[in-house]
Amino acid sequence: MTQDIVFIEALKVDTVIGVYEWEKSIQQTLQFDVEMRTDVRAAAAIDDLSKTVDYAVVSEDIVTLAKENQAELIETVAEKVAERILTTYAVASVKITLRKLGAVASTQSVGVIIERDKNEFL
Ligand SMILES: Nc1nc2c(c(=O)[nH]1)N=C([C@H](O)[C@@H](O)CO)CN2
Repeated sequence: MTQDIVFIEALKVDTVIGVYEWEKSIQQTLQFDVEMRTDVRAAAAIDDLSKTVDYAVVSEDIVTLAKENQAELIETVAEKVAERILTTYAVASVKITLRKLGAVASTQSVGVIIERDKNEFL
């Protein structure tokens, strides 16, 4: 399998997220780091964006998904983003680090890290 990665770092999205009642009427900030395993050699060979994964398009997709899905758990959001990426783009596997900023006192962030393969969604 290729070792190439297209990544997105520190993508911030304000959305409704949280388990508790008081969280359902406010916006909080989620921050995504996304690593997408994909072979970039074909794109590099002919210098063509259409032959690779467009990180700008994926970033927009994540923002839309995170705003539309007003989940309780950040795990739910991370899973939905992983599924979207693996079922929509030419990505063999994805690693998502999802941070919820300012959610817990005395921390910078809390969050989850998940890794998923395309095989899981075939
Ligand atoms: N593993 C998780 N733990 C907690 C979550 C979560 O989404 N995943 N969420 C909360 C609350 O919504 C918290 O952010 C508010 O203080 C608590 N634990």
